[in-house]
Amino acid sequence: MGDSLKPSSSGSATGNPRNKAALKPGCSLMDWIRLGNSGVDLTGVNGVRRTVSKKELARHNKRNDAWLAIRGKVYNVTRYMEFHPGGEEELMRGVGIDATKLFNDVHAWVNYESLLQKCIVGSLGEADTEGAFIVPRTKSSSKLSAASGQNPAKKLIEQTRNISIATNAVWSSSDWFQQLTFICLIFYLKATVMQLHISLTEDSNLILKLNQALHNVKLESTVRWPCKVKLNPTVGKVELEFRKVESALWRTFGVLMKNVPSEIVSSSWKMTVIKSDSITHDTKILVLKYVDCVYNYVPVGCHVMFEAVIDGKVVERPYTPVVSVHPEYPVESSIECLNFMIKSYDNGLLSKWLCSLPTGAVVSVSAPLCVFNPSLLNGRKKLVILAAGTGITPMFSVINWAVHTSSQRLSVSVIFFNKSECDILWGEQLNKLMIDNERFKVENVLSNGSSSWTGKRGRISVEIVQSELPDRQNSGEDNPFTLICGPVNFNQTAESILQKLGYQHEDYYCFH
Ligand code: HEM
Repeated sequence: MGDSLKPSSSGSATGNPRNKAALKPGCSLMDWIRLGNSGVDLTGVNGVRRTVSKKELARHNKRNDAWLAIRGKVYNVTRYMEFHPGGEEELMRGVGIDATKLFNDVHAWVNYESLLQKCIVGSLGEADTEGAFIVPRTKSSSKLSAASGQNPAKKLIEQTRNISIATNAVWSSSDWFQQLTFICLIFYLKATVMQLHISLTEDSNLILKLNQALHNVKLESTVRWPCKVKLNPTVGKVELEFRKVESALWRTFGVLMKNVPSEIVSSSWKMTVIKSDSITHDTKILVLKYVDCVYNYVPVGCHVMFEAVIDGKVVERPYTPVVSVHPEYPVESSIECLNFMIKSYDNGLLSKWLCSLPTGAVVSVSAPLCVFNPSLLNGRKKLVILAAGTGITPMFSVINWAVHTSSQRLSVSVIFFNKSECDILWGEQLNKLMIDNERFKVENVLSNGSSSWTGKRGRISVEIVQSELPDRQNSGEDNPFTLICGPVNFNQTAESILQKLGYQHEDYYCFH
């Protein structure tokens, strides 16, 4: 997503149109972010954090005085009411109470911490919150394990020991094992991985955030950064492998600290530009690397916010990190880096600034924000993507997931709208994917193609969309799902075409 796009707030977490709320103009996600940055006190307590008892929380249960608690933190959601995509009535269900379970039942993947970062009143003071801190188990097993990667010739000793299992922990089980040169921590979560943050401090403190639950492991000894991250989000398995600074067997993995304060994880990080390459006349690929030892998993279709002070103004914009969709066109894949496709718009303060950054420059990037969930595609056989210009950027991770990772064997058809040949982003890569993968297809449509352009011409229309998306009632076995992303007018036209063709809200999702 680039700064030509003005996000508003349609789109549904579950695809269930009954749950969708029509938000008033001026109440989009971007409007909310703007309000948060305007300096207005959203906490209602002048930003002075305090401990809130359950009794006090219960008193703030009105629409014009609404507090709720999630995972031990109390938020003032009074101002968020009209911005909540699920509507005021729904949000009111969680007001005045510890809403952790309710929130998780509805949309555990929503990054409430980023959205409500300016609304924190304090922490919930009573011990009976539903947080997920860890109680180390007294019983532990130690056994020889046949994990991969060991060299029997070296007779390396390996130990496996259960770290801990707490009743409310975010993981259902966890293991660790080691060889002389590395240590591996494995977590089996109870749910799809939607959030994974890792940071390593100089004094060997490993901060882990797994689906909103925070853990702090004081490692037995020093390790190198970066670690290796193996992630199977749908199965809920997270594997972290750290190289030891000194070859030695550790007595234990370290100590698991309890009651980790959530302030320990920042909501934005500094990243350095390590590469800035032009890919078209006005678009660059920017490779950014975290300054500190930090890793943030960005789930499919999720974005981050860039923040910068330009000409004395604070500017924020969402950008979706891009991934390569064909192995012949690799992008930087180190866990320390994120790749962004930035188009420089004439009137785009931030995009122009980002495109002008030299290597070594530092930018501020937020934690990933997720409003799209690939589970919307469950049960579908075909994915149709309608993208215009930089609207293709959030689609790369979706295409990569749908074609290479998902077990659903979806067929994917992209209709990609641009002005002229030179505007087609990663056109060669998409074409190569089409040649190599029979389940993937891309059609480029140009509004102002050169005289030698032999492909389709025009703008988004019923006829063009119909070439991939028949009337809903004739779609038969295909059961297609559509993703839309482009400038505001494009999105509106695409949605109205889909509705004309008989598609319902649960049949499409619009990235704004
Ligand atoms: C605790 C009480 C809450 C309830 C009962 C609730 C309920 C809902 C419902 C029913 C939806 C619509 C789902 C759909 O379209 O399928 C929704 C969407 C949403 N809610 Fe909440 N919500 C709650 C709290 C929150 C909070 C605290 C936040 C964050 C600050 C939040 C952020 C969102 C977002 C971003 C969406 C849109 C998700 C998407 O499009 O995928 N909600 N909520």
